[in-house]
Amino acid sequence: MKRYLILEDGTIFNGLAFGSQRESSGEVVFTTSMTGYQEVMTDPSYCDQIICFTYPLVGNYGINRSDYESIRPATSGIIVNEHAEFPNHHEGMQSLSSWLTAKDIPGLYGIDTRKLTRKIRQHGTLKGRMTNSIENAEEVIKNLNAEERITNQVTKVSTKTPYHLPNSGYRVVVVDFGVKSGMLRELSRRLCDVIVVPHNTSAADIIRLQPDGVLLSNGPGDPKDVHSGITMIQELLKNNIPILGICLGHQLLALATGADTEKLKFGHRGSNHPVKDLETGKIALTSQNHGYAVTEESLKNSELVLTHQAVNDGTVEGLKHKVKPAFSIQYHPEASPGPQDSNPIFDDFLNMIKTTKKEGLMQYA
Ligand SMILES: NC(=O)CC[C@H](N)C(=O)O
Repeated sequence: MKRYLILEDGTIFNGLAFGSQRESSGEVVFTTSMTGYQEVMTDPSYCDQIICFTYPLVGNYGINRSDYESIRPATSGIIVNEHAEFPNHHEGMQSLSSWLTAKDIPGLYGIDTRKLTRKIRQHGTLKGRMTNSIENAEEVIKNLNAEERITNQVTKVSTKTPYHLPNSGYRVVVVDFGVKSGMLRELSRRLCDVIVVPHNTSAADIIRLQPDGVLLSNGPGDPKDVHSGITMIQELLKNNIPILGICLGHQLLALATGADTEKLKFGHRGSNHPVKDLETGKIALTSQNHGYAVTEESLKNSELVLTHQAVNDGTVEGLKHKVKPAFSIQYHPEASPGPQDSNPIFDDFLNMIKTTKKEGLMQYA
């Protein structure tokens, strides 16, 4: 069956359908990850986005049990050059195509994904619609141009109720703006007593849980939409609760302390983004998925110090609070998918908790 990608600028890509037959719209973004398609597709930060994989063959090890970052994929659609119909891996349980059908996610294959990627790099991310016919293309283009920006995706992917992953170590409250399970795995691996709470939980309710630290998770959309998160963080900072912000969590920490964010032209998505640690001068290869970034210029209005910077485009990748126990990074230390170079960030967080507890600075402690 034929399938098309119609972009807001009028471009039409002709390809073939796989996965769900449904039509769908979203912001078209590309990822350069060569492996880890299951983690990418189930990362809630891709909510309402159509993901184009630049790697030419996707799906060759199938879909397995262990690579889920969330159980319900939030992506609007998948674009690949070629997908493997007959995957082969000892953990593989089904093909990409049958999984997309089961999860009702439309797929498009057989288009020149390099051409699409070059277009996005030149023009910036574009809105698009995956359709089964081009009869109404003009109307689709008109609608894409008329559509309002998609907002408040965090509310779609965050948990509705709190849940507990009991353990014997530090109590870490994870604010779920669209959390990847990799972050929970890294905390549990370090014996943390994890409580995951909805995105709009108040600081008072979080403090009532007597956390040793708070992790602000990743999540979809524009950080400026997440108003309740920003005020909650300001209260946590007042109470000297140790905070680690990851990706959206990093952007929210910045907004909460007076810095600003902006939308990048086409974002950073992939497993090979070099980041420089400005304290040690070391460069790590990192896993990334973001379309917004904290503006360096705005840091002078905040009490944050720049700690990490992207090697490719110099954008802000890490921040530290001057006086409060809080730091954040724009990339993904849990990887999933991607290199493990930054995994010790979780140990840095636990060390910060240890020091803060020793100093007895937390208000409620
Ligand atoms: N992975 C994330 O947390 C992404 C953060 C934010 N939605 C962005 O696109 O920049």
